[in-house]
Amino acid sequence: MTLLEVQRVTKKFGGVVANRDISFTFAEGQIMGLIGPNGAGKSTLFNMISAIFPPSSGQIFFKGRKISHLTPPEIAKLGISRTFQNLQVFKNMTVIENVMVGQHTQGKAGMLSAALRLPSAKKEEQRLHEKAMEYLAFVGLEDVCEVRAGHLALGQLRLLELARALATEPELLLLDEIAAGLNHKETKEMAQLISKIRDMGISVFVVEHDMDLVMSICDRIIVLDQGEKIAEGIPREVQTNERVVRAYLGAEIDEEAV
Ligand SMILES: Nc1ncnc2c1ncn2[C@@H]1O[C@H](COP(=O)(O)OP(=O)(O)OP(=O)(O)O)[C@@H](O)[C@H]1O
Repeated sequence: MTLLEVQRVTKKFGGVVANRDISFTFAEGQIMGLIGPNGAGKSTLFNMISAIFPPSSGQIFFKGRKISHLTPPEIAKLGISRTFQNLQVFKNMTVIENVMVGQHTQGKAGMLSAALRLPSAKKEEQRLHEKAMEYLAFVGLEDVCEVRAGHLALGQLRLLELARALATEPELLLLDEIAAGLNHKETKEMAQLISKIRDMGISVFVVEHDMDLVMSICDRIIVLDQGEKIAEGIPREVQTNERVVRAYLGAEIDEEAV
């Protein structure tokens, strides 16, 4: 089944065309990679799918429903969750509190019953706490669940973001450079976790610069360059695609010239 469909999406920021006429479909149960040199438009595409801002033109559908006009909480309720390139954890809150904050879209007790501390709200709190612990155990952070997030190392912070996104029980998980700054061992562990998440039935869309990670875990890959989709296919096809090789070589030459 098609989970996500992006139809001729363009995003302009003033004179900059960050995404130009991008179309693709994303089948359920896959890990899809989104790659491209710096400034190619990857985060812009993620930001539109997660409703941070709307497309300038074109449409986005999730399970056949148009979502390009919705708000981030509405998108989260439909089953799309994401992590951010710049970590968005609350440093003064504990690890488990950070996960529970992210679960608000799943809470079934109303604000009023929570404010009045009714038994239904207490039960709900307990349920969310148990779920949060489950996801912290899944990423390997259960031992630090009561530690303030500000005391965590970068690798642990990335795992916390992942646990928080998972705790909203999404059908589609968007990971924006989840392995940035991780060492080799941590990156390998992250790759294993992402594959496990896919095997649990959650579809995963990853923006990533680490090519080993992308090539080892993705079922399909989309390549952007200067706002345009230049290739799409299985890892082997993309790796040998001439336009892709040229786009990356061009980026390297530009970097060397700086
Ligand atoms: N909010 C914004 N306002 C103005 N321009 C923006 C905005 N967001 C992105 N851009 C521009 O759009 C283009 C694409 O940026 P984007 O961040 O989507 O690329 P990227 O592929 O995610 O890059 P990187 O790999 O460096 O994170 C860039 O030229 C960028 O400067």
